[in-house]
Amino acid sequence: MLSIVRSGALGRTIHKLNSTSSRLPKPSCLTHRKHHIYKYSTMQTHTTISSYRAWRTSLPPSTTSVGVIPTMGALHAGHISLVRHAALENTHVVVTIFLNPAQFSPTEDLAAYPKTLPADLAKLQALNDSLPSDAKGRVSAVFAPTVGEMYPLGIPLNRSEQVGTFVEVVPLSAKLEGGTRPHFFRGVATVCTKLFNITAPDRVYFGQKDIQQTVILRRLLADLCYNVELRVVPTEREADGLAMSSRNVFLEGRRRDVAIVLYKALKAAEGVYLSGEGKASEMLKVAREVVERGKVESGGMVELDYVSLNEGGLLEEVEVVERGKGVILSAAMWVNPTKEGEGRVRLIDNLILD
Ligand SMILES: Nc1ncnc2c1ncn2[C@@H]1O[C@H](COP(=O)(O)OP(=O)(O)OP(=O)(O)O)[C@@H](O)[C@H]1O
Ligand SMILES: CC(C)(CO)[C@@H](O)C(=O)[O-]
Ligand code: BAL
Repeated sequence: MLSIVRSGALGRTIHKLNSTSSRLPKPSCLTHRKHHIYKYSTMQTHTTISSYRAWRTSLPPSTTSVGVIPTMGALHAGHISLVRHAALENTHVVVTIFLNPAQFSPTEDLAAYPKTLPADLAKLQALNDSLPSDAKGRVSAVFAPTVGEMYPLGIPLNRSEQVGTFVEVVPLSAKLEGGTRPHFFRGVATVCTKLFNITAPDRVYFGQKDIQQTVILRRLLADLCYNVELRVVPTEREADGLAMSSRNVFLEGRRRDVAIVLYKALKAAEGVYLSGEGKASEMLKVAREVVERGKVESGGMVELDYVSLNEGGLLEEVEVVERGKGVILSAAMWVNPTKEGEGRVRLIDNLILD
């Protein structure tokens, strides 16, 4: 049985799920409940802080380690890779699924963002079953709260109307992604602080695709004295190299084809580095040329936002890439709409040189 725990003691809430009163969409597999009894036997989905905490405090501290993977849902192989890494290192893995309004500006794609909770739960359970025998079943909880649970004072997208406590990591949050999305990392840092406080992890797992996010959250964990390790998991890619991303569902046909330009630009710049060139300006020039060519050839379907070579501490731009220093080559690009009803899609990606 899949237990979606909404409040109070586990037994009571499991009972609730089996009634028709659950507000959560039911995973389609529940209609074949008998067949899935074993499959769904280990994973609980909590939608309230209190029910999650009741479960978390019931775990024996001396033999438990909890790995947490914060996500916004619409799970793909990139997310699954994070969960798999966590399952190999912790006795319990918790996936949070929360589409966080605070990291979207009023003009961004919050409303269009894909929401696929039943499919997400099924993917996690399938992973649970496919883990090596000593790790099977370790994906023990999903925390999927409502917006009201996470922001009891409300969370208007317009920053000047927001009320309450927000967390900002300066000056990192104003750089790169923060240059174009000034609200973004304040929203991420705030929700992650809440999620860390609620889920009480020993380790947290984030993807390299969002590398600036990992730098900022590592800073946050250190500055706010959390006793939590942050792990960065390599980027999962499609066969042609496109970084997997929940927003890729917006890319069909020609938009999907042209999206690969971002990865090609990074690889071209990396090629310059690997050929022995150390000057950042030479690498960045080549990356810009690749995107520009893609733009011309596609009739203006893509637009480079930035490409940058920065060191991983304060994210300062570097002029020369020194070997062995681990410089981050990162870029962001827009894929423009091609027809009525489509929005602009923002893609980000990065490679680490050395
Ligand atoms: N391709 C990927 N490989 C590894 N980790 C990833 C990948 N894509 C996302 N992640 C990680 O999964 C976690 C949750 O990310 P999120 O739910 O925002 O998905 P996303 O695919 O990054 O979505 P978006 O399209 O909004 O960027 C983050 O730590 C993110 O870095
Ligand atoms: C970390 C995160 C889950 C916070 O909402 C989000 O920014 C993401 O998925 O990368
Ligand atoms: N993973 C990034 C989430 C966002 O773009 O809002």
